[in-house]
Amino acid sequence: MHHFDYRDNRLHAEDVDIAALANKIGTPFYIYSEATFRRHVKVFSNAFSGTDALVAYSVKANSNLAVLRILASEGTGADVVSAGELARALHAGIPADKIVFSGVGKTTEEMEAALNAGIYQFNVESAPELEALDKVAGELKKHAPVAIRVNPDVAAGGHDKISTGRKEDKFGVAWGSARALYARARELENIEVKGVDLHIGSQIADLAPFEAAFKKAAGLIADLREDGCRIERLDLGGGLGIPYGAGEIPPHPDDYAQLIKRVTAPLDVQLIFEPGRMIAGNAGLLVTKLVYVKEGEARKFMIVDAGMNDLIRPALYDAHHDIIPVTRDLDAKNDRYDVVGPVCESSDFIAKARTLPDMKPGEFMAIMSAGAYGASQSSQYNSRPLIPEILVNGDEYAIIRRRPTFDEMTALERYPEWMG
Ligand SMILES: Cc1ncc(COP(=O)(O)O)c(C=O)c1O
Ligand SMILES: N[C@@H](CCCC[NH3+])C(=O)O
Repeated sequence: MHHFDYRDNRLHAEDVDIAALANKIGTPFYIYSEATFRRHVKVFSNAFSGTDALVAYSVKANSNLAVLRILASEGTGADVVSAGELARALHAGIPADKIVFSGVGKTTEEMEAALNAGIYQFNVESAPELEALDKVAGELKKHAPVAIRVNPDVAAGGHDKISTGRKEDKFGVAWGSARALYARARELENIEVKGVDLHIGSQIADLAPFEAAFKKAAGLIADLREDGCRIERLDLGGGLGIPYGAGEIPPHPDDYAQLIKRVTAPLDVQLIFEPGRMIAGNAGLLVTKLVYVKEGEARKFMIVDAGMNDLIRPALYDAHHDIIPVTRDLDAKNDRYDVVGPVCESSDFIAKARTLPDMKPGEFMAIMSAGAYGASQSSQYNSRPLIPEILVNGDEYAIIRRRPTFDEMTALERYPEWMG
């Protein structure tokens, strides 16, 4: 049995009836399956069993504390990109010595926080960042463990906006300057060179770009060792795609692992992974309510109560999310609709020209595969409160983030004194 499935024509999350829950707590909300999170971590980790590997879950995919706590209990580390993510990972019980810190714009304050916490690795993305880290570490009388994130100039990823490993992308150190930067790192007193890092993009649907990039990384390690550099870790980032719709069959983690074992076996390095979407994406969905059906002259619209502020992926990346009614009306006819939210932007849509059964206002629909980059990319645009997140475990559920009141939403702002 799946962790999200229909029983008696009603959608369940594990053993919780989603329609009943929606009636009780109101929509929209995200709902996650604890069992699915645990299963995904195991599938990924098991693929690398027998190798020295650290799975550092990419917190940006879903940074809810309860989610991080589940992953901590499965023994994963964390890939963080801000002091906020670092604080959340530590709060949830992820040990500092399993945390890697990525990102092109780490501030000195963030470096300090991470050095004081004693993280496992900084993934350094530029020459000036390396110099800054050396300085901050020196001031704190600490040594910063470093991998340099290299840009292998390989195109990958489900969309132009989520590709990170081409030379036009802002990420990583240009391939041609990597060796020189490692040489510089070795001169710096407060930097300890540990490894090589790369991350080429997200929602990658085939193994070829991984293979191309990982082979280049293996070659670089050989070159660096020739230069006398001790390289003991290889961080391969995240990026493994997931199915968002019928017929999409991204590589299985086992096949990804086979490829990696083949390419990296001769290197004798610890492997680090930063999977995000693969762990969280299909562990959650977004439940929304149909508010109105509107017949335009060119299109029919289903207007729902979740907007682009709640789930920005369609607006930002033209991303596809399957949509299914939470309670099935078996007699319903099919028609094509644009499913749109209430936000005042033309880009506020969840699906365009989607074939869906007729539904009546007040009925619920599930936006599938929304566990990754859903809640974590949401905003309060149009002064819409961040929506609740629910975690299901068997027939129990818990509200792991509640809807703020409007008073709470305004509590952080103040009128300046001169306004009286
Ligand atoms: C540095 C880094 N690591 C890991 C990830 C996680 O990627 P994914 O969710 O595709 O596994 C990202 C996001 O693309 C990233 O930028
Ligand atoms: N946020 C993106 C992926 C980019 C991940 C961050 N590097 C998405 O929803 O697909």
